[in-house]
Amino acid sequence: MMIDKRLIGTVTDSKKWIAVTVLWNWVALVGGIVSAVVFAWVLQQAFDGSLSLGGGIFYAIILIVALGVRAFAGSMSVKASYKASTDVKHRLRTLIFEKLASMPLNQVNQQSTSSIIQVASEGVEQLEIYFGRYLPQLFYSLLAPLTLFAFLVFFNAPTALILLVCVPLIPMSIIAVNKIAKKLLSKYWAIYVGLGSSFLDNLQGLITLKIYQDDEHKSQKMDEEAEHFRKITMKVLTMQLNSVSLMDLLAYGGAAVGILTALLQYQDGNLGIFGVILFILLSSEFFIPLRLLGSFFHVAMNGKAASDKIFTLLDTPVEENQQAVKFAVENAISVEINNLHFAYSPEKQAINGLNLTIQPKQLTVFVGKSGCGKSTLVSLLMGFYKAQQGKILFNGQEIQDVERHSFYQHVSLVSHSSYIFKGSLRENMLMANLEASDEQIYQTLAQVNLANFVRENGGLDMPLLSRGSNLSGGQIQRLALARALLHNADLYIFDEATSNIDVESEEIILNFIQKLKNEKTIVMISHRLANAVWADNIYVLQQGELAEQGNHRQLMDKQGIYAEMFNQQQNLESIRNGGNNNA
Ligand SMILES: Nc1ncnc2c1ncn2[C@@H]1O[C@H](COP(=O)(O)OP(=O)(O)OP(=O)(O)O)[C@@H](O)[C@H]1O
Repeated sequence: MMIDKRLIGTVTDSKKWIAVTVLWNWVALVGGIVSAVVFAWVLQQAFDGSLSLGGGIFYAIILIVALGVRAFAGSMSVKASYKASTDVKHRLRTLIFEKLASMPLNQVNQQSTSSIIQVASEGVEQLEIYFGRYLPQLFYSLLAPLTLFAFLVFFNAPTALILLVCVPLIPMSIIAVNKIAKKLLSKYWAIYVGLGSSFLDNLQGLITLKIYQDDEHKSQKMDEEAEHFRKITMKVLTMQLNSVSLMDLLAYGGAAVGILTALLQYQDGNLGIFGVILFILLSSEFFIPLRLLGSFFHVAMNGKAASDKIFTLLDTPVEENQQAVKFAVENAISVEINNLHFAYSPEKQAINGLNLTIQPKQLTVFVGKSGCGKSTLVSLLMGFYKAQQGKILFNGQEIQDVERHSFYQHVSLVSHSSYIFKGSLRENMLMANLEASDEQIYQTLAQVNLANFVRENGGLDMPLLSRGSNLSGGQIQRLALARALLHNADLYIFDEATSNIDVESEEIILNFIQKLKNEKTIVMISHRLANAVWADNIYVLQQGELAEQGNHRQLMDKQGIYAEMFNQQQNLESIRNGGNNNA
């Protein structure tokens, strides 16, 4: 409970520095004992009237040296304690990141972003105190009373023994408080994480809240949550304050009992003036280290509660197939979907027994009414979710049997929410192909009519803001397409890649997709059926099932759902165009 072996084992380098910190603290204690001895000795000589000037100077020099050693050792222990904790943040954050990176995407999807942010930031921060302050202090608090006892027992055994016996009262009080604290702290963390999650959600949706003027209402709800958090924080602080008062009482009470015993021993003639002064000076040293330990204890335990959450994440078994093999792509990718079932919740199937084939080097388009399962199918094809039943075979291989790196080398997605990172345009492009030269990047940018725009705006070093917020919607989508092209995959999936963008960008992207289909396997999802006219094969989905299939001509002849949807959209567009013409 007080020492978490696993936590220490995780940051192995810190063990050495914890030992060094304890050693310097111990040296400081020895310095303190020597100075107390000298001080007591001088006082006794002065009391006896036997202190000479030469002796006084001699003792003063020893006292100064002992105090100097104490101060030096104290500062060295601070440095060593810093070293014990310096690696903790880096190591734990690396482990968290590596764990998330090692998970297949369907598993990463299950993690809560805000909880990870909180655990990896504040949780890890508090663990610094656990390593740098709490653990060295824990070992030193065991060593200090034993050292003092071993020294003082020669002067008066009963007093030394009473002091030693009183020492465990402090850890006993810490253990008792910890019992109450544990429940309270885990409740505190749960409320803290919940508040963080609401905050992140409201921050991300702030513009929507403002538009609907719902910010006031959300702010009230946040106030309520914050008030709840304040209350639990106050409870934690009260508990900490009470336990500090209790420890003060025990520490100074214990020292007082020791001093009283020493005085009684003096009265009985069992102890001289020198011994009494020594006990008066040193008895508090028995308790101070443990008292200090108590003050680090609560922050350390808070960090420990966070570490439990970190280990829960680190212990999540990665659902990756250890026997996964390389993706066998020689020429092109074909996809076979067999009896595929997927449901977000048991009540309703989003994909319901789908059977179909995506031919290599062809353009396959999925269409269907809103909510029919198009995006879910994309997520299943990309491995963001795992099907509950059935198979998706890429060139005969299932996604979970293929090494993830190798899979995403050959399969790429351009969605309506492609992510642009803060950094230069070059950095954003290079993530698709680290070896690409500037010339290659410009070539791909030229394919989507972005090369001139980039040249005019600072070249490949052009700074981009997070989510590409200094670009237009159409430019973001064209950049995302250029990045995907640089990746040179064999199967491209376009999920509403041209929705909500300008007509010119839409034209550029669609023309390019048509050219690309002779070289690559292309899957496209589009709510606009005019985009499906050139497809080699169109699949019409309805409530997660395959309703119709064929090319545009065949489906129009069939006069089914597709033809109805197509005609509806055409009518709408001609009304709109007519409206525009009239205007
Ligand atoms: N994350 C989710 N959790 C629960 N249900 C979901 C989730 N995403 C989608 N669904 C449900 O699954 C079904 C299929 O949704 P999906 O997003 O795949 O449809 P879609 O055809 O892409 O629709 P649209 O054209 O409107 O984007 C819908 O009934 C939808 O309500």
